[in-house]
Parts: sequence; C-alpha cells; structure tokens
Amino acid sequence: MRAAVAGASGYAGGEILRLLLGHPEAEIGALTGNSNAGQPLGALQPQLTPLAGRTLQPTTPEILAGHDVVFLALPHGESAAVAERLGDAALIIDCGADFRLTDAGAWRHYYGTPHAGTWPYGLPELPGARDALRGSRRIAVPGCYPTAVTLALFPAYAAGLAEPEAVIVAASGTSGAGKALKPHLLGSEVMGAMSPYGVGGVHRHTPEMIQNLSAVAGEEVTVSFTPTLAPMPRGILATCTARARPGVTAAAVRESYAKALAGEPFVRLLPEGQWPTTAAVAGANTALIQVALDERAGRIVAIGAIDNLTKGTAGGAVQAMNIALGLPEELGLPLTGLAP
Ligand SMILES: NC(=O)C1=CN([C@@H]2O[C@H](COP(=O)(O)OP(=O)(O)OC[C@H]3O[C@@H](n4cnc5c(N)ncnc54)[C@H](OP(=O)(O)O)[C@@H]3O)[C@@H](O)[C@H]2O)C=CC1
Ligand SMILES: CC(=O)N[C@@H](CCC(=O)OP(=O)(O)O)C(=O)O
Repeated sequence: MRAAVAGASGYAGGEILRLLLGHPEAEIGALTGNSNAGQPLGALQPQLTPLAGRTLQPTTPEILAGHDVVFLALPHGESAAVAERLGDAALIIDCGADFRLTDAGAWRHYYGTPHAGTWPYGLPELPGARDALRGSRRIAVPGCYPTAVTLALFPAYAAGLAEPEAVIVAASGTSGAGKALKPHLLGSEVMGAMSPYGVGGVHRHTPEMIQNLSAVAGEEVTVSFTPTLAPMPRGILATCTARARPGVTAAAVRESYAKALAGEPFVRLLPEGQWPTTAAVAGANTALIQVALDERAGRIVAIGAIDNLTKGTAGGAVQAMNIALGLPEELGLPLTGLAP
C-alpha cells in the first residue's frame, strides 16, 4: 500500500508519517508541502529519522497521482480543490474539515465558503460508521475536539440517558493549532497560562459535535462548547456534561457506557474512580473515558482524553484507512502512551 502525504511539513502530516513508518503494509511515497517545498524532510520533521533524506515536493495532482492512498493534511478549504483533481483511483483521506459536515448551511455559517460535500466520517466507534467506511474511497477525518467529545458523550445518548443539551469545556495542547507561526502560540504567551478562546458558540467544531450527538440521539442535541488552550504540546481533555433524564441512576449510566464501549480496541472506560489524563494517551491511538452521575445537579459528567495528533487526527485517519482497505483495524496503531 503506497501512501502519499500532502502537508508533510505540518504537525498532522508529521504524525501520519510517524504512524505509517510503523505500519507493516505501508510504503511511503510522495511527501508534499507548500512554502517548504524543496526542503529536506530531516530539517522540518527531525523526529522522522528514516525519512530525513527525503525532499518535500510541491502539492500538485501530478505528484500525488499513482498512489493507493493519499492523506491530505492541509489547511481548511485546500483539500477540496486537490481532491477534485485526483480522480477515483486512490483512497483519499482528508484530515481537514472540508467534507465532515452534512449540513451545507452549517458549513457556510462556520467556515464562510461554499460547501464541498460530505464524505464517510472517520470515527469508527460511532454506530454504523464501520459499515460506511468499509470499501470507501473517501474518508473525512473528524476534528480533534469532536473526536474527544463524541467518544465521551455518545454512550449516554445511545442509551437515551441524557437530555438533548450538552455543555462542554475542553483543554487542548498547542499542536492543535498547527505549526504556522501565530503570536498567541509563542512560548511566552502559552507557558504557565490556560486561556479560553472561541467562546460563545463560535468555534467551528460545534456543528460537528451537534451532527454526531444528534445522529446518535435521534433528535437535535444543542451544544455549548468552550475550548481552552493548555500549556502542553499535545493532548485534549474534554469535560462534558448533560442533564440526566428523570429516573436515571448511576448504575444505569455505568452499564450503558460499559456496553457501548465493550470490544472497542482504542476506547477504554476506566475503572470507577480513575480519571483520564492526557499523558496516558500521548502518542497512542487511544481514548480514555470516565463517567459519573452528579445526582444533586442531575447531570451526567463524562470526561475524555485523547492525543489530538494521534486518535484526534493521524491515528484516527490510519484506523479508518485500515477499515476502508479491509486490513485489521488495529494494524500499525500504538496502544501505549508516552507517560510520564
Ligand atoms: N493539529 C491537529 O491537532 C489537527 C489538525 N487537523 C487538520 O489537519 C490539517 C493540517 O493541520 P496541521 O498539520 O495542524 O497544520 P500545519 O499548519 O502544521 O500544517 C499545514 C500543512 O499544509 C501545508 N500547506 C499550507 N498551505 C497550503 C496550501 N495552500 N496548499 C498546499 N499545502 C499547504 C503546509 O506546508 P508548508 O509548511 O510547506 O507551507 C503544511 O505542510 C488541518 O486541516 C487541520 O484542521 C485535524 C485534527 C487535529
Ligand atoms: C488548540 C487549537 O487551536 N486547536 C484547534 C483545533 C482545530 C483542529 O485541529 O481541528 P480541525 O481539523 O477542525 O482544524 C482550534 O481550536 O482551531
């Protein structure tokens, strides 16, 4: 399986390559970028030592042609134009947002451009998702926050335990914002500080969470989402709450989570009393989940931890690729985190 990676100089592209280097069926083909085209990969992604001698090429359909799989790890709005010119021969896996949303109006509202379309959604743990991914030639990889939030909350909605309103506060490491230089990501701004951003329902991952949770609930779920930036390079910790339906017990909550997540290779419901941490999932394609019922407040509290670059992007992409190609779903994907 020969794979090309567009956006190989970026954070998501680098993580895809780290995982492909450990994937027994993968051969790494073209590596492309934009402003860094012509540079040696060793200068841009020094952690990828086996690829240090490779040169980054420009992102053109000609250079990306002739591969079995093409990963697009490009800024929003760039992948649709590239995908259009690649034809149907390759499996195209888009790590950007272009093909995630089904609602064209929601896309226009949050992204401000015409909607490019909708591809099968690469979150295999969602009910029905594996069937849609099997044999597919196109995959839309979920956003990092929606991955953490959906995995933490969907069992409550699948079991009909929660009212259709969710309140989420999530912390992300800075690599979630990409590698391009931005003043608010300078070390002196980030170190020693936690900061909220995208407050008040304006973050573009809100409609994606609504789409996922509403599909599972069978009714429209409203989402109040507040992201925060944490002084760490990787990781997302999502704290999600939803009002419990009348009569819901702690035992029923626990039982429904255990049932929904049973047999999932990458999602683990922790034993009672143990809470997810970002360190435990760093570099792993895993999500750690814990849930509790706050009986006085009448709310289900679910917490999910993922590595935004692994399960939240590149690992999720490779997991979905494995399913699409008929390979074992777990092939080449790390289950162990890098802690401490
Ligand atoms: N970072 C994360 O945690 C997650 C990222 N994603 C998605 O993955 C995609 C990549 O994100 P990330 O790696 O963080 O971003 P980066 O900014 O780190 O990397 C962007 C990459 O795209 C290339 N690029 C920039 N502009 C263009 C262009 N006009 N045409 C072709 N290539 C271009 C850059 O090349 P060069 O450096 O040569 O200019 C670079 O390789 C985004 O869509 C993002 O939303 C999804 C989930 C999580
Ligand atoms: C910390 C940080 O800035 N995170 C990014 C997460 C976006 C991401 O990576 O997901 P997409 O694929 O949808 O872009 C943000 O909030 O915009």
